[in-house]
Amino acid sequence: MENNLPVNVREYQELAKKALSKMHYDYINGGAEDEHTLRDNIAAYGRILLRPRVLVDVSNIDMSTSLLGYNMPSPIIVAPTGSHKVANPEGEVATAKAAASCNSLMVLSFSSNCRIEEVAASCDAIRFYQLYVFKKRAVSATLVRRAESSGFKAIVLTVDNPMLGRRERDIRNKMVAPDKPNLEGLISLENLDTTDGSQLAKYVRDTMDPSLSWKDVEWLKSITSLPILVKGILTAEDARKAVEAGAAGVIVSNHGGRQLDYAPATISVLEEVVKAVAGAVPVLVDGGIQRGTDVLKALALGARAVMVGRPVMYGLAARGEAGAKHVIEMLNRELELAMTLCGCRSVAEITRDRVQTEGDRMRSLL
Ligand SMILES: Cc1cc2nc3c(=O)[nH]c(=O)nc-3n(C[C@H](O)[C@H](O)[C@H](O)COP(=O)(O)O)c2cc1C
Ligand SMILES: CCCCCCCCCCC(=O)C(=O)O
Repeated sequence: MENNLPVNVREYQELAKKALSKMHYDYINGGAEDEHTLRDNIAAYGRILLRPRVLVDVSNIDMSTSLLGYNMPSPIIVAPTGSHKVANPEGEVATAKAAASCNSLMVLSFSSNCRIEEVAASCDAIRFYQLYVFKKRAVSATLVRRAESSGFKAIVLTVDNPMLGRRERDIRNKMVAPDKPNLEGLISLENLDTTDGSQLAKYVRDTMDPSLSWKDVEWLKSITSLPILVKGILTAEDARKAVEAGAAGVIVSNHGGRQLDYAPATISVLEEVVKAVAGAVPVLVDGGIQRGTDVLKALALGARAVMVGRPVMYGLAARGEAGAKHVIEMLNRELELAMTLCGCRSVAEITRDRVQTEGDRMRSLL
């Protein structure tokens, strides 16, 4: 195996499928209901073509960028995904080490299987913390305080999860909620029966606050001095509201197709959000990114950075920390090559004219 490493994310996905139980592979890989959005997140990248420029001196490619004042060697960030111990017994500590060894920023999920403090102590890196707002606000406030004192640099507030999307694979598999040591002593995890199928759906229904609204972003601002990025924005209207509410960044995300099925593919609404935000704050995007060319397309359409979820989990499931690291490295190398072949020497040179969208093609016919 070690002599015959996967050469792309899809091969890691196949290895992950072999390595995991059906219940755990389905939890990672699956989406909501018909899984239309899950598929379209990927397919929409296939509908965007590249417009390379040639005879540019591309002997030096600089992929570096910055986010909220932090320098990053590449615009690829590890998205917050829960329950890494379903992929590997080392859990988020392995992922954090993989990200740190690539100097990549990682967003730690509130639903990690490793404690916040354990992840922070495992290696030095810039990390952000992802938060859901619980009915019991004190639980969220405690998690924020622990993230702050563990050196996390920003809060990513996920807002597309007032109820869990209907993930039919999890329902069928009666998905068992993995341990959540961060929540010990904060929230009771008893009575997680599976009469409705997935324990996760019941857990979210019992504990998360569906009344969450824009005023709660103000509440969050009042309890932390960390910058807040709002994750789960899909429209220009909400992007403007996020900026008005004081967000330090907007993340275009449909939760990897796991929440509202038939929500648009994220790459198809990125430009609308970027225009609405008008440079006030950085815009990030996630969902369906599996190739360096996908990253280039997202940057050309205005993203400051991208986040990858499943690909890193597949790497972790297939080969532990080494696999997660290899996935990040592969995506970085693919981006470098895509920039080279498109004639972009820096991320600043990845401009709108490097891509041709379906909309561009339709307009050119008018
Ligand atoms: C297994 C799994 C768990 C996830 N858990 C979280 C989570 O705890 N918090 C969150 O904000 N998003 C979560 N997400 C969504 C990701 O942050 C991200 O939006 C999505 O995975 C991006 O799509 P991709 O997997 O195609 O890269 C999860 C996604 C997956 C696949
Ligand atoms: C025993 C507590 C289990 C808590 C699990 C909550 C699942 C939240 C959903 C994570 C997520 O965003 C996703 O899977 O997607």
